[in-house]
Amino acid sequence: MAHPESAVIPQAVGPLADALAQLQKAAATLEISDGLHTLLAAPRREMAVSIPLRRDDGSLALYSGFRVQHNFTRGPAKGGLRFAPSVDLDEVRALAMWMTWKCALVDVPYGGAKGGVAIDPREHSQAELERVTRRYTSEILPIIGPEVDIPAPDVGTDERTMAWIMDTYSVARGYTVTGIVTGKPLSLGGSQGRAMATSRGVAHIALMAMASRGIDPNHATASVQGFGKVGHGAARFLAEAGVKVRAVSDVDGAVYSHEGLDIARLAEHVERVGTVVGFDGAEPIDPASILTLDVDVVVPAAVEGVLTEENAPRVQARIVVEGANGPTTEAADAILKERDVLVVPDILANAGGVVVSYFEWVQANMAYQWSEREVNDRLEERMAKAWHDVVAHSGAHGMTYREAATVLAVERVVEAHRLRGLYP
Ligand SMILES: NC(=O)C1=CN([C@@H]2O[C@H](COP(=O)(O)OP(=O)(O)OC[C@H]3O[C@@H](n4cnc5c(N)ncnc54)[C@H](OP(=O)(O)O)[C@@H]3O)[C@@H](O)[C@H]2O)C=CC1
Ligand SMILES: O=C(O)CCC(=O)C(=O)O
Repeated sequence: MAHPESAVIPQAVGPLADALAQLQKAAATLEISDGLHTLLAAPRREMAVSIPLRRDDGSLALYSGFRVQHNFTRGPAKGGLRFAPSVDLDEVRALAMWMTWKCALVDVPYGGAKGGVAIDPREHSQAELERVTRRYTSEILPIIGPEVDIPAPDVGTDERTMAWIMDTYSVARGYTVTGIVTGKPLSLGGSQGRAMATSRGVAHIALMAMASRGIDPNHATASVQGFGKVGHGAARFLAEAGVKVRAVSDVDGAVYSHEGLDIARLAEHVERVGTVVGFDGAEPIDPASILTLDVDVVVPAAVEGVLTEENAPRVQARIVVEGANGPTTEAADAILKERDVLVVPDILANAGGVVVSYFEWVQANMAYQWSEREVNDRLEERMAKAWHDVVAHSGAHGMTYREAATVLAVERVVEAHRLRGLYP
């Protein structure tokens, strides 16, 4: 097969530019061919759909939805579904590519995918969200399946969304297909431990990172951006390990307590009023300061591109653990490296979710349920293995953890291509 003279890489800004730059570095390190680099920079398949919604008041609205399947070489594509107003095709492409590397790094037999609908779930009733989810599922139905592409929750979606997808897909097939999604409710074949798996993994990795820097959790402090599925659990597990979680934020604001927040009470407050703002066990702070507070560990657990050239020079923490996907821009990454701040990359730090999604899929395939203990033990084992792989590669080759993680992951995907005989 003829290779182009140099890799043909799409022009991009934002998260996709960051993802492509990370791939570019790994491709150079691994000396992969320009043809294969070109292939890995492009999604294998993508679908853009229009989703009409009959609103509760009778009016008609139209939303854009996407499903991007970046790679299938190691197995079915896998990745979450995001409902957020900022969703666009390039964001979903970046998130799909990161899923490919994440699945390879923790060695689950999947490629990468991601989906998104450009909608603000906070502006819609449950009935409207159900109609949007079912219509989106019907549109992408030809390209998903338990052996093709398996969605899961991400920002703005949850186990209820997964139940609607499972039902819509199953009705179309004429029988119940539990393996079509992960992150389902337990009573529909979900796995013990999936709901907290991402945050459990984030906390586990954060504690290993602290140990590697000689930081005792009982004398450590942290701040967490985002108090959703990932941020809330990460704050909770860190607090349970003795860390004072001094600040958390959400879209509406941020709260701070020098002595450490009572995460269980804060969660009750959020359950009641829908935001961390107004919590009586803390004082309000500027949400923009959450990543630059005087703490040992910062956990961005909300959206991409929040650590930038502008705020990276002011980060005071010694460790950044990326609960979110893509929170650190390439420019910020270089500044943090220069300043010797340890950045534990997303594809390692937040991989606990997809690891337990894999366990959920395996359980669905076996029609058998593991105990929560079994799930959590296997999760910790996989996270610890991936952590040690990255630390060892970083040490051996003088790379940052992100560089090491990306190289290891891309190398595994390239190896799969080579063994399948597709590319030299
Ligand atoms: N869920 C999962 O299993 C996994 C998720 N991730 C990643 O983790 C991140 C969070 O996902 P998840 O917790 O599931 O999403 P959720 O929708 O459950 O929570 C997102 C949280 O982030 C907050 N948020 C959104 N935008 C901002 C912002 N600009 N500044 C501060 N806070 C903000 C939201 O606030 P509000 O509540 O006010 O809307 C909410 O608290 C994403 O990057 C996702 O891709 C990664 C691996 C797996
Ligand atoms: O659980 C999964 O399949 C994917 C979760 C996800 O979207 C992610 O890790 O970013």
